Amino acid sequence: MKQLTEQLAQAVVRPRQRNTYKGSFGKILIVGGNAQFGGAAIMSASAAVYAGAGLVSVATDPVNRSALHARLPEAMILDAASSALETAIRQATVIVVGPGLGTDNAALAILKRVFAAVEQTQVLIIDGSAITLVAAHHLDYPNAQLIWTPHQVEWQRLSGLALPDQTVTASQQAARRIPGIVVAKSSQTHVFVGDDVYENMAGGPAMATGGSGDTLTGIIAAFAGQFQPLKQAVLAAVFVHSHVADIVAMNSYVALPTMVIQELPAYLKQLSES
Ligand SMILES: NC(=O)C1=CN([C@@H]2O[C@H](COP(=O)(O)OP(=O)(O)OC[C@H]3O[C@@H](n4cnc5c(N)ncnc54)[C@H](OP(=O)(O)O)[C@@H]3O)[C@@H](O)[C@H]2O)[C@@H](O)CC1
Ligand SMILES: Nc1ncnc2c1ncn2[C@@H]1O[C@H](COP(=O)(O)OP(=O)(O)O)[C@@H](O)[C@H]1O
Ligand SMILES: [Mg+2]
Repeated sequence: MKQLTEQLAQAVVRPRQRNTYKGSFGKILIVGGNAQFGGAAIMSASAAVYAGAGLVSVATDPVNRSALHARLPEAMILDAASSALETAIRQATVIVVGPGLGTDNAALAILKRVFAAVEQTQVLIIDGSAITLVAAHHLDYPNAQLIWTPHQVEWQRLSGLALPDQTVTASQQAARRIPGIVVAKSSQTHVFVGDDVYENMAGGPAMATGGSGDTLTGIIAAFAGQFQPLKQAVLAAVFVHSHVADIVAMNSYVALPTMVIQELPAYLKQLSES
């Protein structure tokens, strides 16, 4: 088993080239945020913007429009239930589906449309409610570059492994049956990619707040849109999320998602110059 380190993140997050524009740094689409969980989509989108994504759009319940624009004017917005969803998917390089999506029939319909429209070359990050829906409805895995970000109960739903049975070996075997990269989140997150297992020693209980996982999806999306290869981008994103939370936690009892998001640009600058 390998460790996620700052050196690994340094190798990924490099200074920006001069001859670039917003399209050079990823076109991210976040699909999530129903009427109850709008904050999840806002935190995911905010994390993506603050982690350097060039363009970020959010397909969500229209009830979230004012809140999203007030918090994050950098993001564009569309109604996830409208036909604009397919257009936005076509234009995206990286798609996140699930943060605050919910698990009702409307959410299932949106998820099915995402799975039908996504293409093989696109990165699709499947999180939260979307994982629960895939497991509950036995949905076929879409043909794209998949990244799964389950917490322990979502991993139980997806893998069939009860929490006490989620050993590294058992989770690795289960992850092998699922296409793509699996980021199995916990107080000691493991990333399963091909035959490799990476352990994340960064992070701590100051992160135990609703929205921490939603924030991680935005950072992974931003890194997938900016850095290659995809595997290194994902590993660096998982480390950076937890390490920035550790920095926040040096002076704060809790590392709230919004605090971690605020701290991202300064840490990425430091990382890129080291
Ligand atoms: N501000 C917003 O809009 C927010 C919106 N959010 C969105 O809400 C949606 C649902 O996501 P979810 O994670 O809250 O619900 P679910 O998948 O049912 O899992 C919870 C169940 O599992 C149990 N449990 C046991 N161990 C656990 C563990 N290690 N980690 C986690 N859970 C553990 C736990 O047990 P309990 O703690 O109640 O004893 C409970 O029974 C999703 O789309 C997400 O993005 C959230 O991000 C919050 C902020
Ligand atoms: N005690 C802890 N130690 C380290 N990391 C933690 C701890 N508690 C939560 N986290 C991290 O916070 C995130 C929680 O994700 P998740 O449960 O999906 O949150 P949400 O859905 O509320 O956004 C994961 O990245 C997890 O590793
Ligand atoms: Mg979550």
